[in-house]
Amino acid sequence: MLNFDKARFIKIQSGAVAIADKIRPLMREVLGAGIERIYFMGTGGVQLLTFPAIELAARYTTFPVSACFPAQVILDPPAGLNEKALVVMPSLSGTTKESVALLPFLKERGVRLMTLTGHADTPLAQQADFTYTNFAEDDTSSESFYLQTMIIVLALLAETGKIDDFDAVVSELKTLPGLLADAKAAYEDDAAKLAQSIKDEPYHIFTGAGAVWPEAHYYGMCILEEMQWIRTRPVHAADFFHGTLELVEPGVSVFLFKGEDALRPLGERVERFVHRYTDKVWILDSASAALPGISPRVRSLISPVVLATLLERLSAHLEVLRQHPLTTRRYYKRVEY
Ligand SMILES: N[C@@H]1[C@@H](O)[C@H](O)[C@@H](COP(=O)(O)O)O[C@@H]1O
Repeated sequence: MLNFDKARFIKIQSGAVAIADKIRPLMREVLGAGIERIYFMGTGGVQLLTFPAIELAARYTTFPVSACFPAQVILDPPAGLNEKALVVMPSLSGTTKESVALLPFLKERGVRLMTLTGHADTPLAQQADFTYTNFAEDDTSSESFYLQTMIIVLALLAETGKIDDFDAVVSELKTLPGLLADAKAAYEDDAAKLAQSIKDEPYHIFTGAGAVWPEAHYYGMCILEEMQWIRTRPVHAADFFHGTLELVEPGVSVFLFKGEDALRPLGERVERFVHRYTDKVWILDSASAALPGISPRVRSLISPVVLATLLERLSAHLEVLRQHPLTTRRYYKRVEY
């Protein structure tokens, strides 16, 4: 595989799943201390990676689990942001300024803060009530944060009696890192071909529904826009028919992500439509990954993890073919804003 270190990948994703060993007692403790709601507050793309976990919570419980933009919270905080709230703040760098700016604000209000970072020697890791650090980089952080936030919500559901298979799910997840590496290897040739096909494409529509919708949004915004400077339009598959469909015509590129949860039919509806009007339809389907030993129940949860893993292969080829390193930025954390 091009520019891929299998041992490093497996170590990082195993480190993400290992949060399971710590999170049940922690969740028990915070619930016992009177926590009545959870907010995920990541800045930018990392927050998108929490959305499948938030949807998972909504499917099983009325316990409030929601998402807020840190930069918005400072200006206009939600009513429940007080000592009954737990804020979970993911940040790979641990230094993103909008998130760091929230720290004193949360402290003043007596909010409990749990951070998930890639580096222990950072403000977000050091100034939290609880922290979990799992080293990752841009090429591995998506799966890592999807898995960690999903396990946090599974722990909430388990500790509030909404699910009884936490241990069974976690034991399947522990096998996942190696399976994901195999899925990358199986996808490598297709990734190289897809990169060749789209390398000069100036614009893509990205769509999907359910747990894979945030990945469509993330891949468009954080990889193609930020790291390749390619224009994208992420749109939820349910909204596709309420505006964006009018832009589809021969030559327009549409990426459709398909997952394995109950919302798969929304993606299939887009699929039936776009094939009629453009020749450039690229479908990424988590169901195409083999993942031996993973149950349908767990597969439905990890569809975005699988797609992130396959898409990293596409990015690896794109940066080489386009001679545009994924690390090049004009403005992001380079100029003042
Ligand atoms: N496109 C990037 C994301 O990929 C990143 O997640 C986010 C926050 O960075 P961090 O996770 O370091 O807080 O910044 C930008 O939005």
